[in-house]
Amino acid sequence: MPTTPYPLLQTVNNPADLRRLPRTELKALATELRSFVIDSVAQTGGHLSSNLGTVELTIALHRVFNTPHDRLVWDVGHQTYPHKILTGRRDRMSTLRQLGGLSGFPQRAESEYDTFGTAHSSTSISAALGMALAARSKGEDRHAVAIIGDGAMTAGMAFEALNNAGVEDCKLLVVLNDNDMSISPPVGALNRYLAQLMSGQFYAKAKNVGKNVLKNAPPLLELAKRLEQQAKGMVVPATLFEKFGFNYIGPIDGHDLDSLIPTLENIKSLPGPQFLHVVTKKGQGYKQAEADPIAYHGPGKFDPSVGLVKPATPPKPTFTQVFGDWLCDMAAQDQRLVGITPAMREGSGMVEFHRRFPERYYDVGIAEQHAVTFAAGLACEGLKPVVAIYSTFLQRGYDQMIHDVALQNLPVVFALDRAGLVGADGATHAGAYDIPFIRCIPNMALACPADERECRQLLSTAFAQNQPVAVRYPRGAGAGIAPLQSLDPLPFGKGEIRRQCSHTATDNGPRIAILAFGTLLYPALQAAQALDATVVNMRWAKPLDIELLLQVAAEHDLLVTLEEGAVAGGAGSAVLEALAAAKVQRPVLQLGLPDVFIEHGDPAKLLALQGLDAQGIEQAVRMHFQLPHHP
Ligand SMILES: Cc1ncc(C[n+]2csc(CCOP(=O)(O)OP(=O)(O)O)c2C)c(N)n1
Ligand SMILES: CC(=O)[C@@H](O)[C@H](O)COP(=O)(O)O
Ligand SMILES: [Mg+2]
Repeated sequence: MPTTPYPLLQTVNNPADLRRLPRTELKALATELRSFVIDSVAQTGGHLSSNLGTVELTIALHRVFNTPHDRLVWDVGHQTYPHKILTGRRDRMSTLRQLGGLSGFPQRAESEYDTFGTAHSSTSISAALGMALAARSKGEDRHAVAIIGDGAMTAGMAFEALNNAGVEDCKLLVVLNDNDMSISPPVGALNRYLAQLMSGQFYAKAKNVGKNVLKNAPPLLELAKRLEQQAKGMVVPATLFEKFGFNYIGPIDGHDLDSLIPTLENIKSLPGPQFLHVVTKKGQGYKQAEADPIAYHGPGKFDPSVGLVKPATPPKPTFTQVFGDWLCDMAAQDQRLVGITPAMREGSGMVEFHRRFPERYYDVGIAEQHAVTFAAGLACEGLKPVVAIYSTFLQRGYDQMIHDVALQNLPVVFALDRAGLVGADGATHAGAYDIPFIRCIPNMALACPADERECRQLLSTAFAQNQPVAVRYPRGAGAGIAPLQSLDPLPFGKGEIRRQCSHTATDNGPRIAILAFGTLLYPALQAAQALDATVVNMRWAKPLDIELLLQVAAEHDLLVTLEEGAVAGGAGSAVLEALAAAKVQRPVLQLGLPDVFIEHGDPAKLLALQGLDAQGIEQAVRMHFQLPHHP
């Protein structure tokens, strides 16, 4: 727990306490809250720069709105640590993103103040509109407030919601938290538009309008009229948001409580959907984060007096780095390669590719649907697009993968990072479903590299195909099998026997074969030692290496399938389907992720809890097939 004294913060155990504080103490509260966030995240790791940007905004929202009766919906939700601290979870922040501890995102089960579970971006306006219209239909006097960042605003879903909300007379407020940053620098025309709003005469005058008008806080309708007149006086065309039917107010300083609080109080009683544009700084109040909001977007533990430091010994290369290196090497070899990221340049390992091949690099914003169909368009013209996308975020582009890529059999490579359990981000970010949801699509292929070397090789295999291929790999490092320098591929759709059980006749007990798909090959090899089992590195969830499967089935009595993905419909199911089609009957144990959401925690611990470490695999095999326990 941070040791820095927080005399004022200690007195705020819920928003009612906050609303009772003298207005003059709120700035001091903001200072303590910001300091607490820095000290706490320094000890646990987590999202920092976005949280530093919402300190004053959070205080103002809980001050003005009667939470939790009035609903706050935080988009993405990675910026809700101040919200969690002010809503009774200050003393649990030391458990952040740890097994059994606080989630890094809002969760309804965690607090009544977390009115909607978020983490995937751009859902807040839709959810808040639902809440606002529910209140209207039930005759409840309730506000719904969506707080959405400029990055999250680039997703199509946000505009679907604006389009719907703009014609509804309800108590909806959208607060755009504009810090001119996504994780990376923001991209696209919306960012340019917001910059115009902030840099042009409109902002300068609006700022004065804000100050002047708010000084004596005139009656609300008077305020509305005056804002209108003054806005007209500025000869400034209606903003995009007014075109959508919202009453647009701002931009105002999102760190200035003297602007935020009266503005929000005034907005509360204005009729119809309201849109408040606040300007904040990502990393506000911690100079290292202000200087490098990207590095401090999601840092690990650090000493706040020093800031982030490079580790003395470079950590093992991650699958992400293997991908980034491969992308650059393949781009150098093949001019047709183009790389696409939906706003995850750093997380997907594309910083170097962006630097070296800027004209072949596309960050399309938080727009996974668009990213996939954009890739299809590029492929139609003979280019070779590589879409770098987290498994969980590909869920946003699923129809596009089916309808625009697979159905037209276009050669798009999907580099699926964060496949399997991700750890600290928890259930919302788990890449648990890509094997089931990809293998059922005609023309799609899905490779499951077992280690860093195979990851590079299978990316080359995927790139060489004239059909869509996904390659899935986990967050972080793997077995540490160093990639080869070459870009040589592995054979398409082919696996290998990695270990042969030593006994052949069944008189020494049943002959067991473990069919591993991906990185669980290595715990499988460990378990196989104790079981004296064969281990097959299947490498491909689609197409299955049927020849190898049937050969192994013919030579073994019991089969085990193993994948870091949902068992339901996963690679194990593909094996069952193939055996049935070949009329081969064998007992099969399917190991993988169960039909439940798996919460945040240390990835290795989470896998062990699911029985997907060596010990768990061995125990599951012995239990299921009623084998004697190891002598
Ligand atoms: C659908 C989806 N795609 C990508 C992400 C990863 N992601 C998390 S935060 C973030 C940037 C959000 O930018 P913004 O909304 O401006 O919030 P800020 O961090 O600036 O406060 C991204 C891309 C996500 N959470 N959801
Ligand atoms: C909030 C969000 O969605 C991203 O910041 C995500 O947490 C990044 O995940 P990684 O840390 O695995 O890159
Ligand atoms: Mg932003």
